[in-house]
Amino acid sequence: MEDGKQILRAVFGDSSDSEDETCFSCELYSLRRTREASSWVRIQEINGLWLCRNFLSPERQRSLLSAIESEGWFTEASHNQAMRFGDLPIWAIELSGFIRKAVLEFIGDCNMEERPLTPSILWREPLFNQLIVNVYQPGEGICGHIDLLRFDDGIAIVSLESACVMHFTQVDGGGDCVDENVQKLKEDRPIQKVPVLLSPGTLVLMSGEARYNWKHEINRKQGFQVWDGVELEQEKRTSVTLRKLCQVD
Ligand SMILES: O=C(O)CCC(=O)C(=O)O
Ligand SMILES: [Fe+2]
Repeated sequence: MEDGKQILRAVFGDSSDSEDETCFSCELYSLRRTREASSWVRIQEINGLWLCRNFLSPERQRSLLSAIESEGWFTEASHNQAMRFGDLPIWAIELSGFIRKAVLEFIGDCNMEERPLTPSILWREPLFNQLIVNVYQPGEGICGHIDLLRFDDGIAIVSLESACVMHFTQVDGGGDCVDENVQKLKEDRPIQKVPVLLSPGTLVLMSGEARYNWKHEINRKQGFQVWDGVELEQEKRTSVTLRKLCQVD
């Protein structure tokens, strides 16, 4: 485990264990972070599915939302999705760095065999080069899908604003990819359905089986957003998805 800490120190410099650690020079991320507040959860039923709850503090969530707003992508009500390939906005690059750093810190601190990302994903450069921001009004969600195979393994989603339940459904053999945002996978036989609560500021990491053999879906129609027997209150929700395009040689 010391190795992980040493790597972390080498890459990001020394960091204290105090609550007042300041990370990233960028003004978006110059807010102080509370390291203790975030907690990693491995979803037992699904290999390769990890959550980091409170990955972003409320202040950081606000900073991220205002950086997204400043892009001017969602000035019209009809606009609910923005995609970027290649050079990502500075705030998305910073967010990617923050994800890498959080994983490294966790690896350095824990004794677990399983890790949120394999070293080959964690150390690839860039970690991510494709971005989607989705904005959902109450009642709107996303159909069950596996992300397109032109994206590499290791996908991150940061969930903002409204809490929601994302359902994962196991798929026979993984299936082919279809349009990630609109169509359902055909002819697949659900084996198991696992609900996962995404509170605001949660990071989702999907790799391996979670990325290739499970569909993910957010159904925000009445009756589907139930957690602990209580229907969640819905507000506008924003999510940031980060992925890496597969290399074409
Ligand atoms: O909004 C979300 O949390 C999920 C987004 C997603 O799955 C995607 O863009 O592929
Ligand atoms: Fe997806």
